[in-house]
Amino acid sequence: MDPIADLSMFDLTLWTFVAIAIWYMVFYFRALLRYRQASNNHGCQQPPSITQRDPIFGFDLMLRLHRALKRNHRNKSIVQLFSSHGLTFCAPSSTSTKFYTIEPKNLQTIFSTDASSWGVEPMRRFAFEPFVGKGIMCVDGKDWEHSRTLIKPTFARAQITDQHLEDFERHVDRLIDLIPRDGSTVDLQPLFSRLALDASTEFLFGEALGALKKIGFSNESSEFLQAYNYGQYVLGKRLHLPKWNFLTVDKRFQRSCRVAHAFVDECIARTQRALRGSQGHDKTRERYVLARDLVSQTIDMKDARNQLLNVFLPAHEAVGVALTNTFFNLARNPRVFSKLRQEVLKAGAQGKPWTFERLKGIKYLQYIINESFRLNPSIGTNTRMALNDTILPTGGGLRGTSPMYVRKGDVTTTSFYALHRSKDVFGEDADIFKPERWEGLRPPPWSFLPFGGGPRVCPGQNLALTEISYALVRIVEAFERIENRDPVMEFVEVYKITTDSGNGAKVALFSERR
Ligand code: HEM
Repeated sequence: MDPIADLSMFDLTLWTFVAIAIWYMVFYFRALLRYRQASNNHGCQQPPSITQRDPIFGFDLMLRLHRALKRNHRNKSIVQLFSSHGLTFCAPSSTSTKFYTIEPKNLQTIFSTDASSWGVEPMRRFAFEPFVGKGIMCVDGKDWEHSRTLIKPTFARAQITDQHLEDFERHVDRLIDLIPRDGSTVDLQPLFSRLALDASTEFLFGEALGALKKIGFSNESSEFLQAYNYGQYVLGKRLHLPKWNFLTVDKRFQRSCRVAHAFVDECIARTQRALRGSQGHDKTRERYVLARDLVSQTIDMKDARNQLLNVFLPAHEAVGVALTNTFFNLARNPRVFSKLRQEVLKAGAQGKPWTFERLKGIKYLQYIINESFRLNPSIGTNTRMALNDTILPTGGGLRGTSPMYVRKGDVTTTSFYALHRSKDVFGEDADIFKPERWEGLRPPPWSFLPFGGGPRVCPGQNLALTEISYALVRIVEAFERIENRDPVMEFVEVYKITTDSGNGAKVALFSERR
């Protein structure tokens, strides 16, 4: 008698399930035992854990944050979690643990001293690669070093400051022309977004998109932008769904990839032609363009395209978002706008052109920018995955001071938004906009990180700060007074790669000069 032949289809399926469940449990308990042993050997303890109804997949927290995102208060929900659990907490599941930490010692470890143990590739590469290829935003290790080395020279401070300001000036002139001078209501958000687009396309591809020049410009009027926005939307979905292409790859996504690639390939070809034509010319007055530097450094044009598309991802929105958030705050604090105007007029009285150093010299301007980045950081959270078993120095145990053992595949999320609202660092009134708090304030290391930190710190930091400072200075020079025109006073967050203002920055600006 053949026992297998006697089994019904139902029995077979049942036994297969039982066998898989037993195999999984053996695997799970062995891994748990190994983890407990390693953790004990290093004196590590778990941090407080959030209460979960689903300990197997840990869906509770995911659902909670997803609901908060839909209601536009994801950052605020994370702050609430930190206030009820302390500076570090976790959400364990049967496969991995998600750590949430804003403990500066842990941030220093993740982003700097043990940065090689933490990466983004396992989370991002599958999602990003079909669209932006292999580049700085989605790789780790040697591939990341390659990307960072390729883009580094263009970003070097000396190259992008005053020379870059001369190019940026034209865009800001256009922006100011588009702001009504008679005090009628204007939403600055779409204007700042176009400014950021023009500046970033000029810096990366050598030619501005002309978003501020074209009347009625919208994302739909540029085929490249339309494709890029759709690609970025799909990329966001791919980050959260299982790694199966059929879930996200549709005809429109494939077409968006083709359009974006063709746009950048054409810009590379144009750069190559220009480079061949300019041999022997004086290069000292040339603008700094990432495409040109990449083409001169590498012969692999697909690599150059990938690097450009990767850098465009963080570059094209962040400055616009930061300026919108700053004006959101200025509109609600017209006293700060007036005080800044006085400081700017004083500093500008010599009539010399604005330079990086002169902008940096206006202390109150720097306080306003810091304060706005503190309260409304353009990038609200940052997530890294452990690439091997490692240890975080603090946050474990009942008192939250023991080290914590982290297994390969565990994930940490840092909320810059929550970090920047620490009452211990920024004072009891940390929730309000008060640029004066920066007078004499030097936040301890790793407690103010609008641009991240360590080897993966934002390479565009100086460029972005110069652009933000210059645009602010020019606007307060041109307008005497600001008025808020938004009936909703609180910041309604829209959470994308950046954290945008859901209600924009609706203001009225008044100028005597018509
Ligand atoms: C207000 C403006 C900006 C803010 C607040 C900002 C913020 C950040 C932050 C927090 C990171 C770190 C992400 C991480 O650790 O994974 C980052 C990375 C990056 N940013 Fe920015 N950024 C800004 C503007 C720019 C601009 C204008 C560019 C380019 C022109 C740029 C290019 C990059 C690149 C390429 C990375 C990846 C660096 C790496 O992984 O090595 N950013 N940015």
